[in-house]
Amino acid sequence: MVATRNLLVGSSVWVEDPEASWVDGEVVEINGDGITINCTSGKKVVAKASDVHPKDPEFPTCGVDDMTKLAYLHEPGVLYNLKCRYDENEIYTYTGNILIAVNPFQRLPHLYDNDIMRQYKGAAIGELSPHPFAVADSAYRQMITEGISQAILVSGESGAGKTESTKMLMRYLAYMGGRVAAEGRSVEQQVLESNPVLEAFGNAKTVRNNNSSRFGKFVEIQFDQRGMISGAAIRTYLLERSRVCQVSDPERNYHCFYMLCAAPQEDIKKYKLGDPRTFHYLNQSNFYKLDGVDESNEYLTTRRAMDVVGINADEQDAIFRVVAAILHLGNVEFTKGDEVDSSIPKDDKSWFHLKTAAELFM
Ligand SMILES: Nc1ncnc2c1ncn2[C@@H]1O[C@H](COP(=O)(O)OP(=O)(O)OP(=O)(O)O)[C@@H](O)[C@H]1O
Repeated sequence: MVATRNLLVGSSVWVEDPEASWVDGEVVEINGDGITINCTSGKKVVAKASDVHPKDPEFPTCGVDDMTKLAYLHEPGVLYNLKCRYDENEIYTYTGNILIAVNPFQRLPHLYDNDIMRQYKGAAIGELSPHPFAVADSAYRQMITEGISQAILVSGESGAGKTESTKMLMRYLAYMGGRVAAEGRSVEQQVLESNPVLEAFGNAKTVRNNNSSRFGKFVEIQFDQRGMISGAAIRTYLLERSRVCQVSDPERNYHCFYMLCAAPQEDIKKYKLGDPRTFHYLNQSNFYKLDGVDESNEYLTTRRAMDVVGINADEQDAIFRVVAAILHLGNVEFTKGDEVDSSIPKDDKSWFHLKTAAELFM
């Protein structure tokens, strides 16, 4: 507000625009509360002083890596900085010790390889480009030097990239706290392999995100005095349970249902499954296949991840029996029974699914 009062003819400014959110321009006339601006888009607009924000004429073309360096920390300034960086393939930006990630919607493996992890080890925040590894490293160092538990909060709207960013943070912490000589199922492997398991049962395709987590989670990684991972716990919150029975087009139910329908023949027979199109809980939506995802492969990956996490074969079987039984239950249709207020399965098909569900539930 103070800044807008200081506007002069010739000042560079940002003004709200119904299409582009904000456009920049130059003040050409000030008439009381009305400011006339020649926009770089070619438009001439008259706006209220409160809707006009000053623009830094010396703003560097590729933006700044920490928003606290911006001359004006207002909405158009922040958004423009993020856009300039994004155009240069810089998806991470700091605001002090907060890291802002802009979803690149493409794989950027060079940003996350092991060499990069090595570079961030021990580097102070701000020394290297903004990165989730730097945030994880800073939390790890503070835990070691101060002996106090640290928390990293990851927030954003659906599809913003929270799950991917969290995986990077976990990977880095597992790298720092992992034992080089660990054999078999180390805790850090278990920490990392918990992700595919949680995603199989708690993620689904929504309109905004093909791999949307339909639950919240608190991941706790414990370290010993030497900074080595000694244990881990994951608490999940508020799974969207309604999705199991009701799916709207073009979304999908939880990934585990489609994976199980693509399991090896032996499992398909055991669970009496088949084409996902034949199950009511899946065929309410016409969307079955995710681009670039091979469900049978996902099933095997999930099984392997369950092994690593420590879910034994019997427990895995019990879990998948429940998943299959749910699909069968969804296919049971009812009709009126002979007794008052009673109902019975409608036909042989419904009886089959009901009996199969009962067998699977044991
Ligand atoms: N850093 C990244 N590199 C490459 N792709 C990314 C990155 N972050 C996000 N994505 C892409 O965007 C998709 C959505 O991201 P993600 O699942 O992390 O969002 P989210 O914030 O966890 O969403 P939700 O709240 O719906 O679970 C990912 O499946 C991936 O395709």
